[in-house]
Amino acid sequence: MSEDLRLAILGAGGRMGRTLLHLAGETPGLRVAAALEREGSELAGTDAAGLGGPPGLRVETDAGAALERVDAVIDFTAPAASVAIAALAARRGLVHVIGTTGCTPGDDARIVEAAAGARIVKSGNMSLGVNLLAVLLEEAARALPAELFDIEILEMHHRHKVDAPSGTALLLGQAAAQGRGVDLDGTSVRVRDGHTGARPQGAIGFATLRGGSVVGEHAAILAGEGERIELTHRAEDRAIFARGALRAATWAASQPPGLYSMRDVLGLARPA
Ligand SMILES: NC(=O)C1=CN([C@@H]2O[C@H](COP(=O)(O)OP(=O)(O)OC[C@H]3O[C@@H](n4cnc5c(N)ncnc54)[C@H](OP(=O)(O)O)[C@@H]3O)[C@@H](O)[C@H]2O)C=CC1
Ligand SMILES: O=C(O)C1=N[C@H](C(=O)O)C[C@H](O)C1
Repeated sequence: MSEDLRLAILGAGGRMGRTLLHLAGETPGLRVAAALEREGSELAGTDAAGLGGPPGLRVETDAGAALERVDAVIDFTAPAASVAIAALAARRGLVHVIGTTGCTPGDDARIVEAAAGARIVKSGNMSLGVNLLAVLLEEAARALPAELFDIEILEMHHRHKVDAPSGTALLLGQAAAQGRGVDLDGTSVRVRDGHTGARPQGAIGFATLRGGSVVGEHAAILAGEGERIELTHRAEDRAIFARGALRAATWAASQPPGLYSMRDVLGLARPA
């Protein structure tokens, strides 16, 4: 009989951290072995049961020490924390599932370096629904020429979200750019204000809404003359992201070191 995969949940006190602690405890084959928060957190030393974790497990702040006794880290925190943990995970060949969004190109370059030693799954959205939506959008963008259809990505999230556009919006933008065979950085219009002039042909536009308790809503709009296609996803519960992350940890445990996406995990990757 194989042993349970030992997990560390980083950012254990956060919205996603609490959801993960709860769901990991219900998932066969997984065991929460560490609940981590940042240095100075008022949660340090408290029982993880208060966050939905296993009773008797104390919230820790020394990630280096905790990572000595786990197989995988699940991380929905902040870019600086994810970059630092990726380097630690690389030294020990651990699985590192990164849900954190808002990483800069520099952060991403350091995560790519860490993937030489760690098995990293990183995605702006861990849900099955959004990753399928990205595949559909890629196909739609491939089929509908830029001269005839404009692509806009609209997102709305709760008032606490700190990064924009959302990781999911950027993931969808990448899928649209891939379908069109263009580079997203060269075609994206991430904000509009004032006298912007007419829409450049082929642009992939983004619009961001923030408010209330919205878990996450995304729409990819393909707008042509006289018709419009809208591909929409509405997250109703953070459990969809947590389940995806737990599935990614189990999947990555049997992969060689490298950087993987949720499309790899879910078997949705397009054959090369
Ligand atoms: N990919 C996906 O499917 C999803 C991604 N996300 C992303 O996950 C991230 C977190 O989201 P959410 O849970 O809503 O945010 P929260 O702010 O609720 O939680 C983040 C947690 O991480 C902690 N934290 C910050 N820095 C560190 C550190 N250095 N070490 C340990 N813990 C740390 C925070 O502590 P403190 O409060 O003390 O700073 C907090 O407890 C965001 O980037 C969000 O966009 C969210 C949902 C789904
Ligand atoms: O911060 C959030 O809450 C979410 N963040 C991710 C993103 O940036 O897309 C995923 C999800 O939409 C919730």
